[in-house]
This record gives sequence, C-alpha cells and structure tokens, in this order.
Amino acid sequence: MKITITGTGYVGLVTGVCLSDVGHQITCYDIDQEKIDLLNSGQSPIYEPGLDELIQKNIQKGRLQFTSNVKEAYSGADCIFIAVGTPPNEDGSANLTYIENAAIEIAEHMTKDCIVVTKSTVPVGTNEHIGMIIQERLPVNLKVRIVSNPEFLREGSAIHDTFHGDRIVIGSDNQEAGKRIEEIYSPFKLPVVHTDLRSAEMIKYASNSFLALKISFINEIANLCEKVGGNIEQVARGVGLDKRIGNKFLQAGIGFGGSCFPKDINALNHLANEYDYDFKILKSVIDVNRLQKERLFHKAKEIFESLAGRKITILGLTFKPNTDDIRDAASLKLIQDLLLEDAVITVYDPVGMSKVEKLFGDKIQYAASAEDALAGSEAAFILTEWGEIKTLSLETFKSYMEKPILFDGRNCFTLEDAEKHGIHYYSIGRKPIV
Ligand SMILES: NC(=O)C1=CN([C@@H]2O[C@H](COP(=O)(O)OP(=O)(O)OC[C@H]3O[C@@H](n4cnc5c(N)ncnc54)[C@H](O)[C@@H]3O)[C@@H](O)[C@H]2O)C=CC1
Ligand SMILES: O=C(O)[C@H]1O[C@H](OP(=O)(O)OP(=O)(O)OC[C@H]2O[C@@H](n3ccc(=O)[nH]c3=O)[C@H](O)[C@@H]2O)[C@H](O)[C@@H](O)[C@@H]1O
Repeated sequence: MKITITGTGYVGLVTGVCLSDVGHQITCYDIDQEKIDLLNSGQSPIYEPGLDELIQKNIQKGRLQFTSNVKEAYSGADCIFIAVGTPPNEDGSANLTYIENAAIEIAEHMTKDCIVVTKSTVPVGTNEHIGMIIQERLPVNLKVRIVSNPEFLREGSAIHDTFHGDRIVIGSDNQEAGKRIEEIYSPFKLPVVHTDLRSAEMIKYASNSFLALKISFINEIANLCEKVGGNIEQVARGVGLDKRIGNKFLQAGIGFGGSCFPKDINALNHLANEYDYDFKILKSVIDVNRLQKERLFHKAKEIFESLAGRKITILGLTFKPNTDDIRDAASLKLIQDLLLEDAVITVYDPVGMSKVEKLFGDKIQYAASAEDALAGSEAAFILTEWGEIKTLSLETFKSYMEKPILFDGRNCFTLEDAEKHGIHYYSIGRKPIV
C-alpha cells in the first residue's frame, strides 16, 4: 500500500516518520525544495527531539522517502494524507488556499482509487469542499473517498504524542474508508473514535478551544490571587486533583502562544460568527489571553518610572520549550512593547534566536548564553521555561545583573528561593517578593 503525506511541517513530517516506523511505506511530499533536500540528507527542518534519528533510521530501512515531484508523490498512491498549513487570514478565518491547491494537485495526479485524509485543522465543512474540488477534476474511471483525521500532537513532544495519543479521530461518511484508515493506525494500538466528517472537524476545534479556555481560566484565577492573596501553584494543585477537572493545562503563565491555539480559537470564533452564533466564552478566552501577554510588561512599567534606555533581558523566546517555533510567542509582543519604550533589549533562547533575529534584526541584541544576556541588566523577563533557564541558580541573576529584578512569566522559582537570594521577584498569581 502506498501512503503519501502532503506537507512536511510538524504534522506531516511526524505523521509520516511515525507511520514508516511502524512498517508502512511512506512518501512525504512538499513543494518546498529546500526542506526536501534537507530531509533527503537525513536532517529535520524542524527542531523536534528524536526526529532526526527516526528519519535516518527509516530512510535506511527503505520505508521513508521524500520528494518534491508531484507525479512521484501521487502516482499509484492508495492513501494521501493532507497536512499542509491552514494559517489565519487577517479576519481570523482559516486560510484554505494551501488545502485547496493540494486538493487540485491530487485530483490532477492521482492514478488509482484513493482515500484522501485531511490531517490539517480545517473549519467544519472543509472536507466536503475538498471532496468537491477533487471530484470535479477527477477522471471518470477513478474514485476518491474523503476522511477527516485531525491531529492532536504537541510540538516538543510530537513523537511521543503520536505513539501514545489519547485517541485517533476518524471522521468519514464512508464506513469502508474509515475502516481502512483505522487499519493504517492499528500498530499504534490507540483508542479510535469514528464520527461523521463534520463532527471530526469540530472535535479538533473544540479540543484546542477547551484547552485554551482552561489556560485562560487559570490565568484569571492567578490574576485574582495576586489581588486577594493566595498562591496560584497551590490553588491549581488543589483544583487539579479533582479528577473531573484534571491537573493538566492548569499552569498559569504569560498566556498561550504557538501556531495553533491562537489561530484555531479565532477560526472557531469566525465560524460561529458566520453562522450567526455569538460564542461568548470563546471571545473571552481570546481577550483574556491578549491581556495576559501584556501583564508583565505593565508590571515593569509600574515599577520603573521609565523604561527608556534601561537594559532589559529576555530569557526564552519560543512559545514553549523544546521547539524552535516562535509563532504567536509572548516574547514577540513583549519585544515590540519594550522597543516602543526605547528599552535596550538583550535576548537569549537555546534554539529560537535565529527566527527572532529575522524579525527584529539589530533592533535588539542576541546573547550567546543566559549569563551573557543577564550581564549588567536592570530587569530580566523569563518567558519560556526551558530546562536550562528554570535550572539557573538565582545566584546567577544576582551576580550578573546590575539590579536583580526578575519578572517570571512561567513561575520557574519558589518564593522562598527568591526571598533567600534577595531577588525582586514578580511572578504570576503569587505575591511579589520586593
Ligand atoms: N504544528 C502543530 O503542532 C500542529 C498543527 N496542526 C495543524 O496541521 C496543519 C499543518 O501544520 P504544520 O505542520 O505546523 O504546518 P507548516 O505550515 O509548518 O507546514 C506545512 C507544509 O506544507 C507544505 N505545503 C504547502 N502547500 C503544499 C502543497 N500543495 N503540496 C505539498 N506541500 C505543501 C509547506 O511547504 C510546508 O512545508 C495545520 O492545519 C495545523 O493547524 C495540528 C496539530 C498540531
Ligand atoms: O493543534 C495543535 O497544533 C496543537 O496545539 C496544542 O499543542 P502546542 O501548541 O504544540 O503546545 P501546548 O503544549 O498545548 O502549549 C500551547 C501554549 O499553551 C501554553 N500553556 C500550556 C499549558 C498550560 O498549563 N499553560 C500554558 O500557558 C504553553 O506555554 C504554550 O504557549 C495542543 O496541546 C495539541 O493537542 C494540538 O494538537
């Protein structure tokens, strides 16, 4: 059976590599020649722990190949997974251009009956639209079936999530096609949920929106803790032990970022508006997150009369640890806000620096280590809880900074530790140490 994966971003690449690892014959196709060249040399274009090794292993075993040749990709394919991007349009809706182009190319190049599986996150109704695009262009002797198979992996733990996911959702209006996709996934031995096409599409948006809601909720409780007293770490633990609530995604912080939560909740809100439904909770989640990202900046403005000319350090630029992804990261907003105040900014991140440099160039400075970034600084912000950042000794902040004022958006340190080291410590949902 020939399986083709269209798009070698996080989802396409990790899915393709993991499916080849369980024995399937996989062809990964991308229109980006640079990515394909890199992949053919055994290297991953994305930073994801463990991925390079799996790519090399499965290329060697002859089960995994990469191509930018559309004919080679689709000719003879029994099953094609679409995993191209669905970035946000200016109005918040999902941009379906990449999906539509992929569908057109599939129709023009498939050579036998085929199941087309959408892994990309797409608004409800899109799979039917994809079906129509392909159907209209398909030679009369060929049949296509459409399956919606949304993806739930997280960046930074994508391989683990693929092998150990909570469920595989397979939405289809054709039972036989749904069963064949279940067979492809059977080596993973994960629970499978069969639904109709539209429900599968909705499961993806509902899941991401609910997780985002959980984060915004705990962030609001944290903000209230700061006002009324109370420690968000203790509160979240006590709340999370209730199994009906669960302890995951209750980590208060500087707001959620990344390539998916922000875009997906906006896309769901846009979809609701299109259908004349006022999705009040979702609008609040969006609002709360916007304000949360500005929170530490406003704290800093309260503390310093003026930020102009002040040496400020930012540790952690990516939207979460173990990824080089900076899409919608809290760091981008903070850098913009600080630049408007004429602060002098030095940043450090273990892997995210080059992407930030592409955006801000010489407007900010890039340090080779956390220590270098902290040297002579008047205030430091922690925005990503990288292992190497949260295990820094508070003594380091004290000895390198001109004045140890720390704004910690990820609650990396205990209040006791901050007090002991004489750090001015402002974190999320906990009393300040001044
Ligand atoms: N990044 C993540 O962790 C997750 C992403 N998703 C969803 O999966 C989809 C893909 O996301 P990413 O993997 O982050 O995408 P990405 O934007 O990083 O990569 C997409 C890839 O598709 C390629 N591409 C575009 N048009 C093509 C075409 N016609 N034929 C072949 N290749 C083409 C691009 O060159 C690019 O390499 C999105 O809908 C996203 O919302 C879902 C779960 C997790
Ligand atoms: O659709 C997607 O792309 C993916 O989006 C998220 O995965 P991801 O964005 O990779 O990362 P998460 O671990 O969910 O973190 C998202 C953001 O929320 C923040 N977060 C997460 C958890 C938490 O308790 N608190 C918190 O602030 C993180 O710092 C990060 O900025 C979902 O967790 C995946 O299930 C989904 O497949």
